[in-house]
Amino acid sequence: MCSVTRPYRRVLVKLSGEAFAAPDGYWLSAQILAELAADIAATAEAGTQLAIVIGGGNIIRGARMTQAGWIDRPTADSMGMLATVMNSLALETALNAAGVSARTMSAVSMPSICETYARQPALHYLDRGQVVVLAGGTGNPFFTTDTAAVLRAAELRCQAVLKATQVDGVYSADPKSNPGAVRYDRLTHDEAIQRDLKVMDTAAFALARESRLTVIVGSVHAPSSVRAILQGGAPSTVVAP
Ligand SMILES: Nc1ncnc2c1ncn2[C@@H]1O[C@H](COP(=O)(O)OP(=O)(O)OP(=O)(O)O)[C@@H](O)[C@H]1O
Ligand SMILES: O=c1ccn([C@@H]2O[C@H](COP(=O)(O)O)[C@@H](O)[C@H]2O)c(=O)[nH]1
Repeated sequence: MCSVTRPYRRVLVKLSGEAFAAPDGYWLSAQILAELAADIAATAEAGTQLAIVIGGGNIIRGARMTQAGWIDRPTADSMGMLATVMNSLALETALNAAGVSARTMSAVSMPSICETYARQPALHYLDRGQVVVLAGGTGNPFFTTDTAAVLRAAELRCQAVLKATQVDGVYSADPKSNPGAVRYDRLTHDEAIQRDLKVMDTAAFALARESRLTVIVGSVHAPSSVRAILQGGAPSTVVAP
């Protein structure tokens, strides 16, 4: 565990969609949502500007859905992007209830539901200390919310992407299927790509490398995970140039 304080001014947090799911398998747990919102609210109140991207893994993953053979990938991916809008609206609601002003902006235009993503207004909201919840991924099929997270982080001049996921860092192999896998404290983007470490897709790591953007991977299940990981008080892996 790293004890060094990491004073990031603006961070994009990529939250696992799977983390929203209730223990009984229902797609959304109000209790988990409230805990995540309290953690994000405390981080924002401590002075870190936050943009959030949420996955859709608690509802749909397009590539997996396509394997069943009855639906094409672009349609399944459109459903996946819509799933991230549902998760984003849920988080926006929970953040507002936790006392933090949050706005959902979607890459897929749906003006009767939420604002359409545009860079300048998003920067303005971040400057004002509002939490910006970025829904709809990149707005394009064949991508993931990890790529969307890195893309928006680069556009919005974030200093780091925090991927808060099911595992507490990047391992030498998937720790869920390889109990002997070893967690790295630090890696370069090149090492993550060359070793084919699948905690994020290669497109996301490649864009982070090109943008010289630090990616931090930690567990969304740690207590007050976002704040703890950003402050170096919970295990994580830092992927940096
Ligand atoms: N080398 C590795 N190190 C760490 N995790 C790995 C590695 N290879 C594969 N993984 C897996 O990657 C998963 C995280 O990526 P995944 O895209 O599934 O989650 P997510 O983006 O957090 O979820 P969601 O799609 O719900 O938003 C981990 O749960 C882990 O099992
Ligand atoms: O830019 C994007 C982002 C996401 N999708 C689709 O949504 C699901 C859910 O996102 P995850 O990153 O897997 O949690 C994804 O599987 C894609 O089907 C997309 O098409 N484009």
